[in-house]
Amino acid sequence: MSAYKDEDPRIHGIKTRIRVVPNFPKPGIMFQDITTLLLDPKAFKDTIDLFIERYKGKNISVVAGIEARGFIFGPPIALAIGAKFVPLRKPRKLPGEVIFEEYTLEYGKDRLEMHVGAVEPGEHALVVDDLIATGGTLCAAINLLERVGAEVVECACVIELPDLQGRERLNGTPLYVLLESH
Ligand SMILES: O=P(O)(O)OC[C@H]1O[C@H](OP(=O)(O)OP(=O)(O)O)[C@H](O)[C@@H]1O
Ligand SMILES: Nc1ncnc2[nH]cnc12
Repeated sequence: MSAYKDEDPRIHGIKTRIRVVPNFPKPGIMFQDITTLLLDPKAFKDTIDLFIERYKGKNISVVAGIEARGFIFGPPIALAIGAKFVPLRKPRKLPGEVIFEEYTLEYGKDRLEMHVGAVEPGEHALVVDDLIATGGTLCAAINLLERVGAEVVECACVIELPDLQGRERLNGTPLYVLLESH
């Protein structure tokens, strides 16, 4: 599912604000830089509004945002839909007891951690990040939430790199994106 297929007029403006940087952080990677989107308040607001319109009234109690760029998009969505925000962090950042999942990236290896007790069994969760590439990060996030008994209603990203087929690693969890980049 993706907003660009509905041809929402706001999508074009959002897409033009994302800078593509070749060979960052490694040769061969076309880096999708969302910091340029944040410089345009209209395009940034349109991005957040598209997610709010989709998730308002859907009984979501938790928005889980993935460090670092999911921390930019997740909190305004959580506030607007009346959900709590739970940060899923890189190793050794959270001070309390954590559970963790390891995963591989388009350009390396990493681990996501979540505070024990932040999410209760039976809660309905939305996972938010800026981008899905191989899907390893979102898969780790889904696993963390499901291990504590939450239901992941959907994952939401601004950008999908469909050539990397990350969507197929989500084991049937729905994914909603605003735009694709090839
Ligand atoms: O679908 P995947 O192949 O798992 O890749 C997607 C992830 O990669 C990027 O984060 P990155 O790990 O570069 O961390 P950062 O946001 O801290 O820069 C991006 O923000 C996603 O979280
Ligand atoms: N091509 C890419 N651009 C930005 N973030 C990424 N994370 C993984 N692949 C990426």
